[in-house]
Amino acid sequence: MLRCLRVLPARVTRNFSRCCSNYVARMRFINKLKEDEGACLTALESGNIFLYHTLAPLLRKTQQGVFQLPLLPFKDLEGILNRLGKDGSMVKDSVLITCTEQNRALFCLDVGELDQQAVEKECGGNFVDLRKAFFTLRGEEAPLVARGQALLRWHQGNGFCSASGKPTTRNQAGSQRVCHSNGLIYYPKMSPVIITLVSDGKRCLLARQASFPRGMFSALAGFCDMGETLEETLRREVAEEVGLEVVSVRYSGSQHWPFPQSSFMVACHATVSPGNTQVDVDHEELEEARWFTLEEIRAALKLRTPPRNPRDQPPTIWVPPSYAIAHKLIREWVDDQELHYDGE
Ligand SMILES: NC(=O)C1=CN([C@@H]2O[C@H](COP(=O)(O)OP(=O)(O)OC[C@H]3O[C@@H](n4cnc5c(N)ncnc54)[C@H](OP(=O)(O)O)[C@@H]3O)[C@@H](O)[C@H]2O)C=CC1
Ligand SMILES: [Mg+2]
Repeated sequence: MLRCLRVLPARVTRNFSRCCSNYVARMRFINKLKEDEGACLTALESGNIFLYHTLAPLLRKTQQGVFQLPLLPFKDLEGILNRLGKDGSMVKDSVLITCTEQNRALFCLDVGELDQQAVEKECGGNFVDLRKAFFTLRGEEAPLVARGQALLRWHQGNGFCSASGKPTTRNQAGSQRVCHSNGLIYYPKMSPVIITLVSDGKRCLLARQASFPRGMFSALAGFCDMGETLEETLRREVAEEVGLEVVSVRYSGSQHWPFPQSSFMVACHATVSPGNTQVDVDHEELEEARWFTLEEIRAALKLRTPPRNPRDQPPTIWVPPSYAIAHKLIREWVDDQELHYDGE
């Protein structure tokens, strides 16, 4: 029976009071750029742009061997495009990403119609697949490239109205597309996904899909069905994938996840009662799912990801890297266990 299925707003107010006035001004500025075509164009002309080629972001390696996202001022990019035989005004197709704390707007542009190597040479960098770039960049840049790719992908896939079949046109910021034949407005879309770390009080449940890298286990995840609450999705996915019934839920956090396409991951901790822990894996969805002890999880968290021993038998167990919200759930579970049970 479902004893207490509830979502607690844990840790959500943290850090929000810091720099509030600056934050408010910045958010209002970004909102203005989405609504005011002229203001957005002015912000673009004094802003910075980062590039993609067929959705792969351009990265540059510093002398210290660190990968960075090169930011190109409007005029520099216009010049580069002109030198490559393209009309420099193509820069105006850039899509707004965000603003820096100094209210400098950040945009992105896909130059997939240009010769990749020629752009790389002009810009002093390389276009790198997002899966690699995402795990290579420093913390604050990884979500930016993911957001940029998601927006550019959305524009590339929404050039036509699904009702009229006519072309749609974008606003200057790229925050929406409109079909002028029927007035329909399209906004960038994410698919909501629940991800949950199930615990029986002493152990946590991790699973792997056959497509995961060897040895990697993660928390259970699943897409929300139309009309479901997050709690209903969580309960259904756990029942479907591992045959268990969840009795409590606690919210942890959320994350935009760019793979394979934009998902909005909502992360929760869940518990099953200690008498209801027999796992019954749906092998259509998962290759394996099993309970892990605190010691096993501590050992997995100590490993670099992915570990270097590719052919060890049985495979070394490891968990998703720190950028993945699954990692945060697993760390929080370890912290809770250490706080409540360790040394018993
Ligand atoms: N950030 C993180 O820490 C983690 C992120 N994830 C992400 O969570 C997401 C969901 O996990 P997963 O276990 O695969 O989900 P599910 O368990 O829901 O299974 C995926 C299947 O659901 C169907 N499906 C239903 N709705 C959608 C939709 N909107 N988009 C795509 N497929 C849909 C598809 O089946 P069919 O093809 O038969 O239609 C798909 O193969 C993935 O994007 C994954 O990358 C997962 C683990 C960790
Ligand atoms: Mg799943």
